[in-house]
Amino acid sequence: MELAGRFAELLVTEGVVRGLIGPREAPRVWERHLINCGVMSEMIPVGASVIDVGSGAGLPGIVLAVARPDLTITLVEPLARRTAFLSEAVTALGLDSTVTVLRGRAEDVAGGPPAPADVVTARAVAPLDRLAGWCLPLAALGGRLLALKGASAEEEIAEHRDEIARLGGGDPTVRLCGAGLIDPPATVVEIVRERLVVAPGPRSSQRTAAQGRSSGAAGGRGPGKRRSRRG
Ligand SMILES: C[S@@+](CC[C@H](N)C(=O)[O-])C[C@H]1O[C@@H](n2cnc3c(N)ncnc32)[C@H](O)[C@@H]1O
Repeated sequence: MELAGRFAELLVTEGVVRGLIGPREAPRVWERHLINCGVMSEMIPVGASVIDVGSGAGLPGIVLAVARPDLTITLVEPLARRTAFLSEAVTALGLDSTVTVLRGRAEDVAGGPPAPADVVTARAVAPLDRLAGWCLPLAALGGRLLALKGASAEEEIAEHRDEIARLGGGDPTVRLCGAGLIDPPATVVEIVRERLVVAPGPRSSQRTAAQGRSSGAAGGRGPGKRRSRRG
């Protein structure tokens, strides 16, 4: 809790000054951000490797690292000013031994380290179809995408179910995290990576492969082709 308090302090000071969270978030940083992210922890197995896509100011990645020192976590974030904050926060909180900050887009880091991960997390990054396209290639077969979503999770699933299946994901499941601790509980969409989707290229040429890994699978560009963006 002491470490979580220090992260909260960083968010409401440097995080606000640098425009990473809005000033109106400061008074509700615990309930709306830290606790809401922290309860995802109950869905992550002991000792798991985790990639947090689109970490922003470290949500949920740094919260999970604070709550769960058993996890190995990579924060993937394309914007430089956000990765600068993340790196500083990781060092300030003494999390360097379990957390790595990687500047890049999720779709560009697929096929190289730190993937494949046991769990890929994302909060407020993209609609489920795009998220599945970016995040499932970062998960090991049998690994999972955990997307923190709002009340419209079921509608999003209905809209994108077919595309998620085409991307190799299992049927998405809505999980409620923190029931009995927070009201309402956090809504997390869980998607297991059931199949490899091989071959980058046009959608019409994509095919699914039997269980097993192949290098550069899943249609991501290699890390060497990262685009840089101002941030
Ligand atoms: C609305 S913010 C959410 C940040 C944080 N997850 C949170 O809940 O506060 C979305 C974040 O996703 C990042 N992002 C956008 N596209 C991305 C991509 N293709 N790969 C990784 N991160 C991405 C943005 O730079 C931004 O930091």
